Amino acid sequence: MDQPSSLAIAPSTENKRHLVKGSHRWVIKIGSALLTNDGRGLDRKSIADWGRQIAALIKRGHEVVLVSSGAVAAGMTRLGWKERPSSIHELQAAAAVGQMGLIQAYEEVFSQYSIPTAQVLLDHDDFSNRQRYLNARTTLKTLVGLGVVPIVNENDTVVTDEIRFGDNDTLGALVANCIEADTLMILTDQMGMYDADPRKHALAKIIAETSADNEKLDAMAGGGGLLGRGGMMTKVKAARLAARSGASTVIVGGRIDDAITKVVGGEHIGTLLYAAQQPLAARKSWLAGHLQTKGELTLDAGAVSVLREKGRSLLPVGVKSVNGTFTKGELVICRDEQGLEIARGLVNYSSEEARKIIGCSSQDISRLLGYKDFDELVHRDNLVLV
Ligand SMILES: Nc1ncnc2c1ncn2[C@@H]1O[C@H](COP(=O)(O)OP(=O)(O)O)[C@@H](O)[C@H]1O
Ligand SMILES: N[C@@H](CCC(=O)OP(=O)(O)O)C(=O)O
Repeated sequence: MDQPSSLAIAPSTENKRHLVKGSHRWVIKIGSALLTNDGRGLDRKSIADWGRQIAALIKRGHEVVLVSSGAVAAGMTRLGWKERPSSIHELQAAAAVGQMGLIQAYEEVFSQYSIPTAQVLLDHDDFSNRQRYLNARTTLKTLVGLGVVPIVNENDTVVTDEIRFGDNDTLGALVANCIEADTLMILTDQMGMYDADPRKHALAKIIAETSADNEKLDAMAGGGGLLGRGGMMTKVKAARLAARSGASTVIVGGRIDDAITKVVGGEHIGTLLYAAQQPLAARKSWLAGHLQTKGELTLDAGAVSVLREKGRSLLPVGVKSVNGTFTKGELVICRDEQGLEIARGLVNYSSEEARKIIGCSSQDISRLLGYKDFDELVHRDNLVLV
């Protein structure tokens, strides 16, 4: 058995709970492992308990979007399957069956408090297509403004392996970016994040708080259990993604008595991964959340420095090579000559066109392509530094 990481995070002398205490807009994510009691069907008693706490928050004027996993696990129980299928079609079928039970369970609980619920199923395209993203944002904000609890899950029945998030931690963070939530609360089956996987290390210690960007977290976060998809690693990544729009993340045990109420009240339970950086503007946060890139540009040292230090646009003259096939408007990664990612952004020219104009002055674009819409290969408004 591996040993817990020796890169211990010193006990926190900071107290950043004021960052989350009393936050107005919350995204609360409930994971499969917790929700299904490690595969024993939907844990209705816990759902009722979380519903009671969320209802009380809404009555006090908070806004809550719930991101709930559990469709596949609930579907497996309904279909009498003992093991998680490996075929994508069977997983999609289980999700379609299970999503019904999941939504019914929440609807039943929230109706006791006269709070309406709404089902929102999202997939990757909803986040990459700017128009659909803005539509999702408006709808979610309208729903929470009306006092409705949107219950979000990945649209498992239509996604394929290549484009699925797989885990709902990432989805929770993208939703937090999308609606500019103040805090992302991730309820899971452990008390919080430990310095090693507590399922494997009896002596692992809980991390009270640190910055989401603390690199030591990477060595401490392991994979998931039998039912959960992502484990702790995807939760750390989700916290970093959420931090880009200024949201802090609390990872906390969903079985702790009144866990949700206590976190909102600023109590020291679970693990706080706070946002240490300035939030990105909404459009840049949307860009940063793009998970699928279509190509890569290698930049010379001069271009790297003007992007990083002066916040300028990327001109063709600073690009040394183009990799991949992309069309105008798609997302590409910009790397330095050592291969380190510097930025990502939406290109103004296709890969075929880009190959013709790189290394050249913007004045030559018309001559080389027969037209010129932009001087920049990637405009600074569409560029986010990594
Ligand atoms: N450092 C860690 N601290 C806590 N849990 C960890 C850690 N590393 C890995 N894990 C595992 O992550 C699991 C929770 O993630 P996961 O199974 O994906 O559940 P969920 O469905 O709640 O997202 C825990 O049960 C635990 O075994
Ligand atoms: N969309 C899937 C959730 C996948 C999943 O289990 O995610 P997670 O709880 O983050 O490990 C479902 O509803 O079954």
